[in-house]
Parts: sequence; C-alpha cells; structure tokens
Amino acid sequence: MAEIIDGRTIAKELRTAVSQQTERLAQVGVKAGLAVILVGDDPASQIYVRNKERAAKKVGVVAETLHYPTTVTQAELLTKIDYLNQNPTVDAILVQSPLPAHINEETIQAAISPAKDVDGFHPENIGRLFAGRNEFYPVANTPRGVMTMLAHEGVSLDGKNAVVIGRSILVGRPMFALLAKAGATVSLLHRGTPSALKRQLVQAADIVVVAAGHPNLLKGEDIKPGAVVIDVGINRMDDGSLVGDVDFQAVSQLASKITPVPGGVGPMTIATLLETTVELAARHHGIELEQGWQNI
Ligand SMILES: NC(=O)C1=CN([C@@H]2O[C@H](COP(=O)(O)OP(=O)(O)OC[C@H]3O[C@@H](n4cnc5c(N)ncnc54)[C@H](OP(=O)(O)O)[C@@H]3O)[C@@H](O)[C@H]2O)C=CC1
Ligand SMILES: Nc1nc(=O)c2c([nH]1)NC[C@@H]1CN(c3ccc(C(=O)N[C@@H](CCC(=O)O)C(=O)O)cc3)C=[N+]21
Repeated sequence: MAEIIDGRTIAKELRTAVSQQTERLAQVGVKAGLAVILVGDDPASQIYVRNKERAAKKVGVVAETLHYPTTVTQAELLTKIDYLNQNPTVDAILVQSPLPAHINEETIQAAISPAKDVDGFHPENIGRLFAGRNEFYPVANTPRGVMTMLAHEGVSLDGKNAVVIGRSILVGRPMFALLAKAGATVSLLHRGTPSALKRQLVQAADIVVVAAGHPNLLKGEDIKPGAVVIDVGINRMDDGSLVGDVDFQAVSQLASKITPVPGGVGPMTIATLLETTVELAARHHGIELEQGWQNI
C-alpha cells in the first residue's frame, strides 16, 4: 500500500514560509500584488480562482480577479494586460486557461511582461526553463509545486526514469523540463504516443506524472511496483465529486508513494503561485529574499 503524499500539509508549510516573506516585504512598505484574468466559466478554473483568493488572503498577498464573459475580445484583454504590465502595484499577472477559441493564447502569453509572468508562459521564460538556466525566472506553478512535493518527500530524481503524460504548456512541458533539469531521464507522452510504446514506457518508469484530464487513465497494472505516482488531473464527475486521472484504488496498491485528488497537487499549485508572486514582488522592488527560504 502506497504512502499518500499529503499536498494540503506540504502546502500549509509552504504558505507559512510565504507569509514570513510577505511580512518582510511589509516591513519595507511593499505588498505583493497578483492580478488574475478569468474568461468564462471553466469548472477547474473556478475552483482555482476560489481557492486562490482564500489562500492569498491567508498569506498577505493582494489578489484581484477580473472576470470577463466569453464574448470578450482579444483586443480588450490585450489592453487590460498592457495596463496591468504598467501598474506598479501589480507584481504578477495570471490569465486563466483555457481561453475561448476566438482568443489566441500565444498572443496573450507573449503580451504579459516576462517580469510579471507568474505562470511562466512567456517564450522568454520558457526558453530559460528549457535551457535549464539557474537564475531565478518564473516557472509554471503546478509542475514547480510537484518538484517541491517530491523534494519534501525525499524522492531522488537524479538517474531516475520518469514519464510525464500530457504535453501542455501549463503542466506537461514544464514538468518535463524540470525533471530533466533535476537529472531524470524523461519521456513526454501524449495522445499521439502509440499505445504499445506508452505501456512500455509507463511500465519502466520510477516516477509517473499524469496530467491529461481523463479519469482512470492510469490503471493499477500499468505501473512498475514501487513507482511514485503524481496525479495532476482534476475531473468533475456528474455527482459533483472531484477525481484525478489515476485509478487511485488500484494504483495505490502498487505504488510506493501517490498523490490523492483532491488534497494532492491542487493545494500545492495555489501555495506555489503565492510563492512565485512574492518572489516577483521582491525582485520588482530590488529586495533580496534569503537564499533557499522556500526550501521546506
Ligand atoms: N491540480 C492542479 O493544480 C492542476 C490540474 N490541472 C488539471 O490537469 C489536467 C491537464 O491539464 P492541462 O495540461 O491544462 O490539459 P490539456 O487539455 O491542455 O492537455 C492535456 C494533455 O494530455 C494529453 N492526453 C490526453 N489524453 C491522453 C491519453 N489518453 N494518453 C496520453 N496523453 C493524453 C493531451 O495530448 P495531446 O497534446 O496529444 O492532445 C495533452 O497533451 C486537467 O484535468 C486539468 O484540470 C491543470 C492545472 C493545474
Ligand atoms: N493560467 C492558468 N494557470 C493555472 O495554474 C491553471 C489555469 N490557468 N487554469 C485552470 C487550471 C486548474 N488549476 C487548479 C489549481 C488548483 C486546484 C485546487 O485547488 N484543487 C483542490 C480542489 C479542492 C476543492 O476545492 O474541492 C485539490 O485538488 O485539492 C484546482 C485546479 C490551475 N490551473
């Protein structure tokens, strides 16, 4: 039976560390500000926005959500982003994905100032990540939060075989880059991966990160006994319950460690978003945070 990685507890520890940093910023008159743009009513995004606002309050980050109907034009969003880029009280800008089809996500991602790009979506920040650079730059909070969880649980990555299922800019791709930077040999799987190859790669993996958005995508017989399984998926079922992408009952019999849904990666995403917001605010004001303060 796998050990369950408790994302809520680790997120709480991280929020405590973030609160200490917001207090330090407050001593020099700085408040970290986060602006969130939400278009439409995607259910996963709504959960995210609600939990984010609550957590921001707890740690002393000023968060404001701008909610637009799906009919909003790209030009309106670009005008707002330009205003937020120039507003000195805003340290971090997040545009929730998905966006409606008439809005070009790449155009939006490139419009956010790289210094306020809390999701790490700007090509400049993506470039830094894929180059494996060591200076500070924002990295997508879900994969960054997964790395914090793995470190907290003492899971070593150097020389390990890792598989990431899903290749989005939000989760899969940055997860791939972070695991590779940490010394793992990583395979990035997607819908086009032939099923025999997928079976083979997953079966051989020491670490499996699933971020596809399909309940029960990963089944018990798929994994190597003793593998570490990270379930990023958030799926709302007809009865209103929330499940991940992993058949938790079956996979937890074989895995050495596993994250639950809810209570796994989700709370870490939020705490990490606040962590990144505070880091951006500190840089913005030329304040040095202690090295490694975030190592919980
Ligand atoms: N817990 C958290 O904090 C967060 C959770 N999420 C959740 O994680 C999930 C993924 O999110 P996101 O990356 O934005 O989703 P996307 O829909 O953007 O991407 C899904 C990816 O999964 C791949 N995929 C889908 N089905 C399969 C399959 N059967 N086999 C292999 N690959 C498959 C897709 O492949 P292809 O590219 O070929 O289409 C795609 O690359 C969602 O459930 C989302 O709600 C997201 C962010 C944060
Ligand atoms: N630009 C952008 N960045 C994102 O990071 C982003 C996004 N868009 N769009 C939507 C997805 C989804 N996402 C979630 C984050 C936390 C929970 C979360 O808090 N989950 C709790 C839910 C608990 C509950 O309320 O029931 C848990 O898993 O325990 C869920 C989903 C971030 N996303």
